Amino acid sequence: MGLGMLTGKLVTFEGPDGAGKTSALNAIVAELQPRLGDQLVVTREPGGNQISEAIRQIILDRHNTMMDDRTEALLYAAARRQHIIQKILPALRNDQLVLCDRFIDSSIAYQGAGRGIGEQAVYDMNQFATEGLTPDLTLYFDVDAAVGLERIQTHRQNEINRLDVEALSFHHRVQAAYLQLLADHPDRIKRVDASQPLGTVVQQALDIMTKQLPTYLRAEGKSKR
Ligand SMILES: Nc1ncnc2c1ncn2[C@@H]1O[C@H](COP(=O)(O)OP(=O)(O)OP(=O)(O)O)[C@@H](O)[C@H]1O
Ligand SMILES: Cc1cn([C@H]2C[C@H](O)[C@@H](COP(=O)(O)O)O2)c(=O)[nH]c1=O
Repeated sequence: MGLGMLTGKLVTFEGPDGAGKTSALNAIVAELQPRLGDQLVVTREPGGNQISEAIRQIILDRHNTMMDDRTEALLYAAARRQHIIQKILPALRNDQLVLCDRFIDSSIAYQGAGRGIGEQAVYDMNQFATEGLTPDLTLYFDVDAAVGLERIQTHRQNEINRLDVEALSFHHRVQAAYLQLLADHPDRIKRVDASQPLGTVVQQALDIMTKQLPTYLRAEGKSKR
């Protein structure tokens, strides 16, 4: 069976809360959209379609204090499955470049390490959801967990979700797991120094993408490979 012929590319944006992934992604889209047009697909997890966005509301609702850790892990995986089926796979079959704000590495870091379920257990459970679909490139926005949380507290008070309000020790476990993933997958995961000013972060991310995906991004003004 398998996933079939995937000619597109999947690039995921990962990092601790407040690392600046979404800000950088928006700037990168503004840069690439004129060149790539419809070939560019921008999405996020949990979310990216109606069902997964509904699951997102449940997971991130700060009133859902009773949620069990494994329920949380399963909900993220369920949202991911629907996202893959409805949006990511069709785009990858259609030769498109998919930029996704968070993916499976978030589950490994947050549920596996942050919640203490275990990275391998969460990875294994997600294989059922993804059927092995792995990003072609992951940008890891590297910033100290405390700095990320401070950015959110200062600028994004209205969007603070159920995971943002976890203890600093939780966010340190998440960060440590990400750094382990970075060490374990040097070919797929590339580090962006997210402690720098946003413009510098965006340029570093674009440079990495251009180097890793030359057929999409190196041609001057051309959208097709
Ligand atoms: N390089 C940067 N330097 C300083 N502040 C930044 C930088 N990048 C983003 N910010 C600010 O930090 C806050 C969090 O940024 P953003 O929402 O992009 O982070 P994120 O990684 O997507 O967070 P989350 O995963 O929690 O959604 C925003 O207020 C944003 O303006
Ligand atoms: C995909 C995914 C996400 N999370 C966490 C990480 C964040 O705290 C929220 C998502 O909010 P954001 O503002 O869109 O970053 O959910 C997680 O714990 N596990 C996951 O698989």
